[in-house]
Amino acid sequence: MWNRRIPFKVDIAGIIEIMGSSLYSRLDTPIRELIQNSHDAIMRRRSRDLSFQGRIDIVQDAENGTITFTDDGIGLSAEEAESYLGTLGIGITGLLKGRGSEEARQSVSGSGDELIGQFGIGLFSAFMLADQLVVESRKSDDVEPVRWVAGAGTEIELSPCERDKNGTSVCLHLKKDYVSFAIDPEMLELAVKRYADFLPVPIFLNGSSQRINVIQASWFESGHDEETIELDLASYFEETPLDVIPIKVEKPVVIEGALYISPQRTPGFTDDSVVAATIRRMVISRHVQDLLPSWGSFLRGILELPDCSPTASREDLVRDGQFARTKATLAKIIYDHLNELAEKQPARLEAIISWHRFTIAGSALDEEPLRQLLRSCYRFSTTQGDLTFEQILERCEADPLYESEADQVIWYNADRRQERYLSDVFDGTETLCVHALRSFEELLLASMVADTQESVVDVRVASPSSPGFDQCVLGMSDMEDASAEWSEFLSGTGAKVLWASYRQNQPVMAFLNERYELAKTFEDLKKEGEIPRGFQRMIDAHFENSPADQNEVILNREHRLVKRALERGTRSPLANVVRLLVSNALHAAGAASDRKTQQMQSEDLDWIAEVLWGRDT
Ligand SMILES: Nc1ncnc2c1ncn2[C@@H]1O[C@H](COP(=O)(O)OP(=O)(O)OP(=O)(O)O)[C@@H](O)[C@H]1O
Repeated sequence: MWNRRIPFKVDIAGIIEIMGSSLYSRLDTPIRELIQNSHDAIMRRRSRDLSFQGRIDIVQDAENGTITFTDDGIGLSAEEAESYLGTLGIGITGLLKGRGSEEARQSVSGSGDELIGQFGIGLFSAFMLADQLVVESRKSDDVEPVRWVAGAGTEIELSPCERDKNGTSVCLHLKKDYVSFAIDPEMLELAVKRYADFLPVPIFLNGSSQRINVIQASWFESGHDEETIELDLASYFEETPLDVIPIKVEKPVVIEGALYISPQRTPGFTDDSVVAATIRRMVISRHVQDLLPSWGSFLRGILELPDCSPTASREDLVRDGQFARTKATLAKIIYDHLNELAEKQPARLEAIISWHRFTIAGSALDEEPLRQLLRSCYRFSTTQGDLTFEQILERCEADPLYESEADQVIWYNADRRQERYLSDVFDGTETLCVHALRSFEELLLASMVADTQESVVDVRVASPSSPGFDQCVLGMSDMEDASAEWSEFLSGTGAKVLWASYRQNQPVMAFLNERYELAKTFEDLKKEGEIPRGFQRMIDAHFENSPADQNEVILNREHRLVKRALERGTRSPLANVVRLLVSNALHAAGAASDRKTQQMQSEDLDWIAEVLWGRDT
């Protein structure tokens, strides 16, 4: 039996390798981490001396291949340097934020509220770029300055040093491959701006008297009017907001900053929001996923989220309860804002919604509150002009002569090719027809109808097979399916055949059915496996309750020629004339004619010519 106690070993070089290859996605991460350490040191000093400003200086030395980060923050004693600089996973910042053992926490004093660091690993990231780190620090006049030198995987050297100012310098001796960081000021400036543009501590590069993180971030500060915030957002994001939503809430989570409605029309179904998140003003991510409602892809902005936790790489937020609360709070803020606009500036909201109609109206299919909003500000094109759903409802009283089940009937057409034709048909009536021509509008209309509690509303396709269309809209009577003989004879036209009596002097009326065309297109696409992902759900919903229909034609039994043809039957040459009229009516309405139909037409014509003039010899 033997028993041995061995220290837990950590392969530092291995950890650094993991940091570079798996933890951090960017090579300039160490720059962010070192700025952050300096910031925390300055904040700790500020908490003792409220008037203290502090500054961070970054100096490149091309000759020696170094970059040095200097701050005038709280500094480190020799003991602190020994305990915290070289210990992975522990730092004073973390202890002040309640991490580590009870005993260790007792040894530090102060508040962690304003600090960014917490994991105790950031300093090590410097080894991604450097093979040696030299830290020099002076805590105060009466504490001896300390020098701490470490190479990746070697022992740490601690010694006294000369230093006349309080604060800390961290010098990176860059690896050969990365000396460009010591040579190229632009590269460094870009990295600083990427992460620290909003940091409330000035950062100076190579002794310049101009700070490099100077961004105007009025959205984080109180007391600015909306116009200033709008201008700052415009200059930061390089686009003009259509509307700004300034945000400042304390409960249930703290959120500060601003969202805005972008003029960029994001293609329909992306969920790629462009919201940047900062924690204590350090940029965590410029593209936080899933923070805004899925329908909000046209929203952009920048938010300070001090209650959210960064991941260890500090490149994203942890998806925990606080994140969920933040998300729910933001959704409510956005809705409240839009509802307020609807009340106070309806024209503005209408313009915004019209601009982003594909995203907004498409998303409203799944989002009841959004639909409620759209009822009074999304305009459908109708045969009586562009109208909102509320206005359509007002004008769509059901015809009491024919309707006992519905209080209101909304007719709609989903086929662009029939827009003009149906406008003519409806023109002579009191009734209106909605042209739900955009792919999602038919569903949007239907779901708005389903949301309507106050009255029984029926939404019907403006097509002869819809109940009441023949009588209420077309003014026809006795419409019924054509006989089997005639249906069979006309089957080559691909349309369902009906007949009815109507007074207009038209032998045939044709109605196209977009669903039929759509169904064919989607079937073809499906066979090729090319359905775009976001569309599949919509297509399924579209066809689920409404089986694909056919184009329809109505023969006018009152028309002299049709009447005669029907009397004589399908063997008479007049039947071929009717068949020609049917395919022409379909063609005029916009139906595509295939080779088979064209062949049939030409045979019909030949046969009629032969009957009239005899066979050519
Ligand atoms: N410039 C500095 N001035 C004073 N103390 C510093 C400085 N840089 C580092 N330290 C000390 O070293 C500790 C470890 O730093 P490190 O960057 O590894 O982790 P951290 O900042 O605590 O946490 P994180 O990994 O989340 O950034 C810090 O907690 C702090 O106590």
